[in-house]
Order: sequence, then C-alpha cells, then structure tokens
Amino acid sequence: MLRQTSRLCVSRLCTFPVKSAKYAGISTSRVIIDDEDRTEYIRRRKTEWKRKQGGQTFLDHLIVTVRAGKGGNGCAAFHREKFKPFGPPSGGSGGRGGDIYIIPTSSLTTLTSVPKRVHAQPGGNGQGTWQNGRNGDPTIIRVPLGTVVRELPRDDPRTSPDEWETEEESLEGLDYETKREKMRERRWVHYPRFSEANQERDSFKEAEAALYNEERERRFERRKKQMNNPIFLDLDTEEIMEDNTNLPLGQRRAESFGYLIASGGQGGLGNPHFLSEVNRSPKFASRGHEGERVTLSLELKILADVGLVGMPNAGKSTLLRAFTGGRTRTEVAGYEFTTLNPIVGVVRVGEDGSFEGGLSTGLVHDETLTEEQLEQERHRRGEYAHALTRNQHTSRTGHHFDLLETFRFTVADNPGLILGASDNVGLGHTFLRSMERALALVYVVDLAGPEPWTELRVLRDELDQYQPGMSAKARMVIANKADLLGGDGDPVLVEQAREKLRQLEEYVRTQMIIPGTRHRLDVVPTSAKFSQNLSKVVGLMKDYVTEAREAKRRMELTSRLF
Ligand SMILES: Nc1nc2c(ncn2[C@@H]2O[C@H](COP(=O)(O)OP(=O)(O)OP(=O)(O)O)[C@@H](O)[C@H]2O)c(=O)[nH]1
Ligand SMILES: [Mg+2]
Repeated sequence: MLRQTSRLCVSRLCTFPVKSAKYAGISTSRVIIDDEDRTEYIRRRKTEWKRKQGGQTFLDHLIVTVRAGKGGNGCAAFHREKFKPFGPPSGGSGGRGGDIYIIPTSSLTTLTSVPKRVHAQPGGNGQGTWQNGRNGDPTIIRVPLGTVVRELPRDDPRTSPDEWETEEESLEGLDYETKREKMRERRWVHYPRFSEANQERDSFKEAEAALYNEERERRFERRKKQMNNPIFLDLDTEEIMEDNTNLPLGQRRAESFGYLIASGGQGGLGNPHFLSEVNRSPKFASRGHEGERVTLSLELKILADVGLVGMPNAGKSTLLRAFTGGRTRTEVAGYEFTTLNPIVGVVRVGEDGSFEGGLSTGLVHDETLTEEQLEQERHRRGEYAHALTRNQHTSRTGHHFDLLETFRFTVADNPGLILGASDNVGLGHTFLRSMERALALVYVVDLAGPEPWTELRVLRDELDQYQPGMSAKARMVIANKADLLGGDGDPVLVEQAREKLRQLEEYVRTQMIIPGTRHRLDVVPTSAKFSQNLSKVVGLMKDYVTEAREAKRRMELTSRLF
C-alpha cells in the first residue's frame, strides 16, 4: 500500500513526512500513504508515546495544591472606660486558620470532582476588649475509595512553593532595609501612629527575635517531616461512624473529618501577650501565621471485580467486547500493545446464566479498525439514512437485557504483560496497581501459540514480581483462540488440538498450585472472536465474584465486631 511517488497530495492520499518513511523502513524524502496506513501509523505512534511514559499515566491521576487557612491577626488595643483614661492592653488574639482533611467516600467514583486547588478559611482577626478571632472552619476534601495520596517532595517540579519559599520569592532582589521593612509588615500590627516608635524599643526587638526563632524552628520541623515522613495514605476503606441515637437533644453527632493533610496557621497574639515589666503598654500585636502548603498527588486505583491478565495479542480486549456485547470501547487490533490503559466493562448476567454479549447470536467481535471501516461503508451506501434517532423512538423500554439481568460485575481489560515487565519492558507493569483491588484475576493465553504454558509461567512470575503473592488471586485460565486449532475438522488436527489443551490442563494442575488456598485454576478453551464457550467463563467469573464479595462482607462484619 505504501507507494513511493513524487506526486503531491491527491484526494484520499496524503503526504507524510520523512519520519513516517523511516518508520516504514523506506528511505525517501516524500512518501504518500493512504488513510489506512495513516490510522495504523497514528495508533503505533500513540503506543510508542505511552511506552515512553513509563506507565505513569495508567491511572486516574491528579495533582492538588492545598493551602490551609492563615491565622487571624492579633489586635493592639487598650481598654477604655469612664474615669479610666489609661486602661490595660485589651487586644484579642487571632483565630486559627482552617485545617484541611481528606476523607474517602464510596459515593464518588472518579477524581473529576476533586478541585485542583484547595484553600481553607482563614481565622478571624482579634478585636478590642479581649475578643479573640474565630477559628477557620475545616475544609474536607472528599475522594473516591481506592485513592492513594502522596505528598510530592520539594524538588519535584510540580510542587508549588511553600509559605516560606513564597515569601523568599517576593523579597528577591530587594535591599536589606526594604526586606526587613516588608518582613516586619507581614508579621506585626502596630497601634495607630506608633509603628516607628515601636521599632526603636528594645522590648519590640526582643519579641521580634523570639518570633523569628520560633518561625525558624517551625520551618525546620516542617521540612524534616516532609523529608522523613511525607504524607502517604492508601484510602481503601471507608470509615463508618457509629450513629449514636442516645445523644442528648441539641448535641451534635460526632463527625469524622478523615485524615489531616495541612494544619491551619496559628492566630497572631494580641498586645496583652507582650506585656512585661519593662513595657507596661505594648503598642503592637503579631499577625497570624500562614497555613501549611502541601502539594499532593492523588491516584485512583480502578475498582474492577475481575482483571484480565495476558500477553499482548492474547485476545483480552476481544474477550471484554464479547462479554459486554461490544459495548465496551476497547480497541482490538492484530499488533502488540493495542490496549494502553486498563479499561473496565460491565458484564450483565441473567438468572439462567445468559449474559448480554451472549444474546446477540452470530456476532463476531472483529478488529475495531475493520468494524469502523464497515460502518463507514454502510454510511456511504446510505443504509442509515432512514434509521430513527434515539429521540425519535416512541417506545422507550430501556435495554432489552434489563428484564433479564440479575447480577452484574465489572471486568478490567489490561495492557499486555510480557517477560521483564517488572524491569519496565513493554508497557511495564505499573498498571497492575489498578488490579490490586480486583476480587479475582484471570489469565488469558493464546492456545494457538507454540507454548501457552510458558506464557502462563511468565504471567504468574510477573504478577509475583509486582507484588509477592498477587498470583494467588488468579482463578482461571482462558485458553483463547481455540478456533484457530483443529483446521476444518480434520480428525488429526482436532486430536492435536485436544492434546495441546490436555497438556495445558496438566501444566496448570501440576505447576500452578497456589500455596495456602484450596482453589484450583479452571481451564476454559474459548474463541473470543466468535463468542464461543463464553457463557461458561461468565458463569465461573460470577461464582468467583459472589464468593469474594461474600468473604469481604464477612470480614468487614467481623472487623466491626472486634
Ligand atoms: N481467531 C481468533 N482471533 C482472535 C481471537 N481473539 C482475539 N483475536 C484476534 O487477536 C488479535 C489481538 O486481539 P486483542 O483483543 O487486541 O488482544 P489483546 O490481548 O487485547 O492485545 P493487547 O491489547 O495488545 O494486549 C486481534 O487481531 C483479534 O482479532 C479468537 O478467539 N480467535
Ligand atoms: Mg487489548
């Protein structure tokens, strides 16, 4: 299809730069390739790009900058009363800035509703007659269950500057005097017209030195914590609060805020705090501290009941499309690493074991590109010209499977796993993080391949490399592409195919024993492309999911009891 030519772009053909020619192994300065090659070329470029990401973009991911509330300012005031001209200092202290908490909730499923910047409420300023400012309300960030929260280190380019770095940046390039002036302005409140006189007094200088010392200590502690003990939270379980119905009337129910992420700044001190034997009428108060600033990386582990694990091209995406009647938009193509992200599909099962994908008889799950072309062809022929749109349908009964459905579970299609994935070969294996929460794993091997059992061993070892013991979650081996064996019913070839399957079963029985569990891996030959033998697979998956859900529920109950 690739043609070397000196002509310029013509109708369906388009010119491609030298890069694509290199990719195709042709040394020419101008090459013309048609639409099909172009699509193929773009897809492969996408795969290459993904591979270079080193598995970093597999998950729902978000960077959140969090800034706790600033403390309120202290107040410099004096008590005034009739016949009492020189009352004592009476400035109230500022309130604490609002803290920021993070809490997992089962009512969210994605990170889309989580804001990228979170600023908590500042504390109120202190006022005269000893009135302290009110504390800022806490801010709660709600994230879906399965979110992993990490604090980014300071040297990470995505980290926003913290409170001290921000101040340093704003003072850069100023001379010493102006710098000192600005720093004082940020830290002190003066009684009207006493700013200059205050700065001359020793008691103010002492208070200032003490404040800087305390600030230095706070910064040191904060940086030490950031280095040695950064925030890391794996928010897998929802905290269930006991609802105490015996509380006295008017008393608020205890409410969980979740995990503290950033503390609000302390409120500034009112002028009574600076009263000393030397200074009997302090005319200054301190301003509130800045709240903590933290940059967090949030990652969401996908929640799927069953995860498909297999080598590239084994047919995982075709299987998922077959289970869901082609509803799941996962790409299928005859080259390796077609799937770049884990994709979740919902499998709907009826009471009699039928499943949505199995109802459409004779449906062949073909390559997505071929299907797209067929669709376009139908469009061109005008086959859809008189088709009703969704809004024009008069009877809306929902999906025809709605009445039959009694059980549903989710299946995740993953990118291919290959030998050395743990060393970041292929697409690496970081996408397996999203499978940590799967209730069961299913191996998919190509039965038509030379040695499906070797594939199995590699898959199991890569799983265990990722997380020791992870292979214990595997429950089934799908021997896919069984339609490619057996020729056209030639008895010799059929016998050979049977023998190969027997060999695979024998390998699974003897070599794939999972220590510590009583499970045996089931081996099921299938043809995803021609939707054959899939009801058995769906039935078994349903059993695993029911069993695992039941076990999980029992565990939750026991943990709540003790
Ligand atoms: N004959 C036959 N071909 C199949 C079957 N299942 C999948 N294929 C073909 O195998 C190729 C790869 O299928 P995919 O579903 O993309 O494989 P995958 O495991 O998702 O591959 P990656 O996404 O690269 O990991 C495609 O050309 C499919 O049409 C099957 O049961 N029989
Ligand atoms: Mg795939």
